[in-house]
Amino acid sequence: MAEPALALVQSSPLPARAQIAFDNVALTLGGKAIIDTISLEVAAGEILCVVGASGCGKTTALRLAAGLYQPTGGSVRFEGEPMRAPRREIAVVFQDYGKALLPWRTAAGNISLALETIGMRAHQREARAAELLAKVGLAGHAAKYPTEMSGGMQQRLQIARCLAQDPKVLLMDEPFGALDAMTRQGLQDEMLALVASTGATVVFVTHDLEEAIYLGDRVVGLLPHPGRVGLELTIDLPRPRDQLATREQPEFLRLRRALFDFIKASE
Ligand SMILES: Nc1ncnc2c1ncn2[C@@H]1O[C@H](COP(=O)(O)OP(=O)(O)OP(=O)(O)O)[C@@H](O)[C@H]1O
Repeated sequence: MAEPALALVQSSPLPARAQIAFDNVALTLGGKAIIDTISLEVAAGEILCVVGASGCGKTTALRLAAGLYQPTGGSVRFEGEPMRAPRREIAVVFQDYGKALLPWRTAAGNISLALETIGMRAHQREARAAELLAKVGLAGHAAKYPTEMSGGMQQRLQIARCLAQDPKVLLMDEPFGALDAMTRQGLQDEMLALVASTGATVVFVTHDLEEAIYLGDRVVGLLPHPGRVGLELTIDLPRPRDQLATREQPEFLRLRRALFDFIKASE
């Protein structure tokens, strides 16, 4: 598929707080307007969740943020610089962990490869891989192959592999979508703790409206055909969040209702 040409970059200065900035971004693929027009800023350390009806352009927006697509209009910038290609500071976590991991490498081997890619010397890799596995709750599973692990463990491994590149930003595309409800809630909390300890920025795409509210500092709802921002909610729920207490708060229920109504109206 031909990559659309890089659009002209506007010269206006960005507010200091924007780490990722979509500035009037449009994207046409195969003659079809997929995104038109998105202006959005993500602050360093923020957790921004993106929801929207199926096919509204969530994955496409994430691919634009990752530098995997170039906009056909407007600009996508990272720390003020146009995103011309994927960058090491920005890691992408996919829903399909099975495809993201190398089945012929152990857990440690999968992470080691990522460490090799960033140029870490061989003698340092083993210790760093063990550290990263411990960070995602997989200490003691270093010698296992992905097929010997549960879905939740494989997704943790994918996250550890992304952390190996020491990213400033995690772009997550329905990362827990294939997991059962209990595993999913456990991973939500582990992710929040990890992010709090690393200070990474997160853009998190999900179909699960409650997940978006539970995790986010902000939730953006996209409208379809073409994909554009239709709703922006600030999530003023206290942190650390708690699977029971947070979800029972009247404010959580109010936000859930607002998002539900938005999605229903946009379908
Ligand atoms: N390479 C492409 N060429 C043409 N159209 C595309 C391409 N990639 C995506 N699309 C179309 O763009 C629209 C948005 O797709 P995208 O996958 O971003 O939506 P989504 O919101 O992530 O969907 P879902 O929630 O179902 O995962 C869809 O209509 C899709 O068919």
